[in-house]
Amino acid sequence: MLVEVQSWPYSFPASEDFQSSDQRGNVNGRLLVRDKYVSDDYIPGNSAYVGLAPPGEVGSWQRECKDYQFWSRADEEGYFSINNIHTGNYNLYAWNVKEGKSLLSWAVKRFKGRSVCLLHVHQPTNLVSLLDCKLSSSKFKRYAIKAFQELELQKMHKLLNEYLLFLSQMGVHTDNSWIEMSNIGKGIVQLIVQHGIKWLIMGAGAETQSTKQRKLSEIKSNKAILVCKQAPVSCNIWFICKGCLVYARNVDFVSCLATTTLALPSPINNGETILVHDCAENTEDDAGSVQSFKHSTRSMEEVVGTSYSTIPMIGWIRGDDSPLFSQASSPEHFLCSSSIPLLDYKLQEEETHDLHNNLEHAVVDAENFKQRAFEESVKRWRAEEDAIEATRKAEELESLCMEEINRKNEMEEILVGQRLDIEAMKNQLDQFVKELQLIQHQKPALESQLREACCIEKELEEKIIQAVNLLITYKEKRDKLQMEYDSATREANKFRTFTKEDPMGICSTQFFGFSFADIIEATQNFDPSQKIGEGRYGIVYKGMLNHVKVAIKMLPFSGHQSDSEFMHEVEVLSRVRHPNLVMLIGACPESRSLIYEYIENGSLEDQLLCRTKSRPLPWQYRIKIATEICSALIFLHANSSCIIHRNLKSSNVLLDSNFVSKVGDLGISNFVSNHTLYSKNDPAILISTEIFNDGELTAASDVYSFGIVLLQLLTAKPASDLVRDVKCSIESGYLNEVLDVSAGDWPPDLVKQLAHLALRCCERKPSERLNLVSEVWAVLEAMRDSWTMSSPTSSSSSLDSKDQRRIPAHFVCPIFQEIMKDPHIAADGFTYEGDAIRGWFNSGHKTSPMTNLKLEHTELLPNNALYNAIQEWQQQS
Ligand SMILES: Nc1ncnc2c1ncn2[C@@H]1O[C@H](COP(=O)(O)OP(=O)(O)OP(=O)(O)O)[C@@H](O)[C@H]1O
Repeated sequence: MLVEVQSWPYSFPASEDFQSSDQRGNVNGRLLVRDKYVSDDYIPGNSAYVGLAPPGEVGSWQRECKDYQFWSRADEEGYFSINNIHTGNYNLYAWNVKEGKSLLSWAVKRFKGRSVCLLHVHQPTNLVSLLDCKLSSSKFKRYAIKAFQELELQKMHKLLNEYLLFLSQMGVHTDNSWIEMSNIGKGIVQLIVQHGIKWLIMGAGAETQSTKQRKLSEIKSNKAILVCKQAPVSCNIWFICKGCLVYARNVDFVSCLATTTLALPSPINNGETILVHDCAENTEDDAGSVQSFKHSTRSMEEVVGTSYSTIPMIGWIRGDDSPLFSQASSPEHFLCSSSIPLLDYKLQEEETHDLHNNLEHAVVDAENFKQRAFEESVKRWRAEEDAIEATRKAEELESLCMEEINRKNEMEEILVGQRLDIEAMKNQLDQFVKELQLIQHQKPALESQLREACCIEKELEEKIIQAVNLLITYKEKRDKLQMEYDSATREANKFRTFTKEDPMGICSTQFFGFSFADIIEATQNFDPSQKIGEGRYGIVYKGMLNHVKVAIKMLPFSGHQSDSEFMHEVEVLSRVRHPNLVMLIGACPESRSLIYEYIENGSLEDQLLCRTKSRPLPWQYRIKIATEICSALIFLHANSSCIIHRNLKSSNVLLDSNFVSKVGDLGISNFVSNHTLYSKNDPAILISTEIFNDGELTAASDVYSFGIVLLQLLTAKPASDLVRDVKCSIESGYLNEVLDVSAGDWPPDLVKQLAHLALRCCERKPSERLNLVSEVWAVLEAMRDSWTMSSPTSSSSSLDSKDQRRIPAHFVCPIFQEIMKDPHIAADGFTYEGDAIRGWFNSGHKTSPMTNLKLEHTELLPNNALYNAIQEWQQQS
């Protein structure tokens, strides 16, 4: 039974009541429930309890322990231990269990001899909702709930043991039974049904607010109403308040009172059972479960105490279902609680002494229980603290976890960035690999170029060496020329003397006669190295006369001409001058030598038969040469004396350095006898028939010979049978087969036209041959103009039009003998190709390549004016 002590508001900490508070503001100490706060019924140390409710809540003694912020048992002096209560205002409720024990005492005394059983309905605390907000870990929550439930059960058993001890002290040994159920009323009904209880005594503290109210017309407690309604009709239920029967179910209340009064003095037979049960107001209808049940039929000496938080109830079972109370008892007797103790006054006095002793033992036991309860509380608080600490750690872990997640996200972002960087580097690498592959692909070509450059470098080095050697040779030649010059001067002086004595006036022809000594000197005493070739009329040497390069033909001495005749003939021929005739510049009557200008590139025959080092003549050049020969013949034939060449053939057509053709051996037949004039293999053998036919060679003979040269220009074949072969090829339609393909791509029309022109020049009858002026020249000139001079294709040839022009001498390097690309002026005032003069200096020379004098210095100055002139000249060409 709960007894409300002086309750609210009790504000604490009251300084005089507490011993200490910790740093967190939690109060630890002892609270004294002063007299002014407690009711008259409150007895310190007598199983009293106190509860603290949060401020603002209107408390009630009907509240359960779990409803309080804190609850504790008071010690003997009325102090309550307070542990870890936060400083603040609380409502205080205090009660003791005196009323529960008085109920037990009342029941034992009234129903002496009956077997009694103490019943208890344990109402479990809804811990899940309590701990839900405090503990995040479900595992820890389970441990906490389990520990709390065990603590509650321990407390319950302590309470039951306290009641059993109390009954034991009263000399009653009884049994107890408890059930766990959230709805206490239902638990009571279940126990009644299960154990067939016939008499149930319940406390009725909740029904009476005044101790003066001794009788109730109806009960108000929900729990009591539920029990009255649902308990079996066979079960009689009495509600006791402060030692008075205030309500009864099933039987007329007045008769009950009477019955009770009558029955009380009577001893209760063994075998009857009294059940005592704890109950509390609870409106919930939750189903519960029976945890355990013990029932035994025992004597009234076995009595058990009841719970601290509930109204104790006593069940009484009788085998014969007879009313417990005697009919003789008056109702008034029950209305006053003090009337019953008076009836048993003697009995009470006898038992008081024993009870007192037992009470002292019980107090000691209670003190032990209290100590253990305190220790349990301490354990629970520590567990709670551990739980709070665990919660704090869990929160810290959650925080760390969040930080870790953030760090992980940051790392992922960095990784993404790094991945992009790697991607970019990979692309760059691919680019590099491609470039490398390209370079590797180009490497062979570059290496080849390098090799070529090395070869060119070597060639240039060799060229420089050759040039230097050449220069040395030139120097020697210059010295030699100097000597020749001196000799020529002497000869000139002699010639002057001669002209003064010359009655024929030969000197007016600017003719030079040379002595045999001159010829010997020029030919280096007919050194074989000076020999150019040999024809039917003698050996031809090259040599230098009066610093002029000449070709000296040594005629056989036939004896049919005197020196004067010889010289006259020479004089006549030397006057015949034409750009396409080899100039006769002198003679030596002593040695019967004819001196001609020296023609650099040999004969046309040598060119056609590729006897020279130069490339084959392009067909454009061949047209030009044909035109030039034609021009020379027209010149000869047009002369008033109509000079007949008599010996025109490709070996007598010479080519100068610009591939300008010059017809040589003019009038050679005048110096030799007829029997040496022709040979069997001579292409002009046909002409001999003319000679033998009429005994005279005419211009038509030269036309025939010209036709043969034209055919050789087309075919590059020997003269013999050439006319017949070309005719056959034209007739058979295979003219191309006899063409000289080394001349390039002959234009077909030009070939046909030229072949027909040549054949018509070679007609057997001289009269049928073409006229050079009217029939040949116009055709050849048109060909030359359209195909060689104006044709752009001519430039594709290695012998282009530039070669036809005379190169200004000062454009040519004295050392390399080539047109200068990088002209430089040396200290001697001469201009040289840069590489050539540097090579000269590098080979250790400190002298001028031209004068052989020592140079003041070896510095070079670029000749820009000459460079520009060369460039301009090359562009024009
Ligand atoms: N003025 C010259 N300049 C350079 N070389 C020449 C000159 N005259 C002749 N020759 C060369 O000298 C060589 C001999 O020429 P030469 O005229 O004596 O005999 P040919 O013409 O071959 O035969 P042929 O005696 O029947 O005329 C030829 O290779 C010729 O090219």
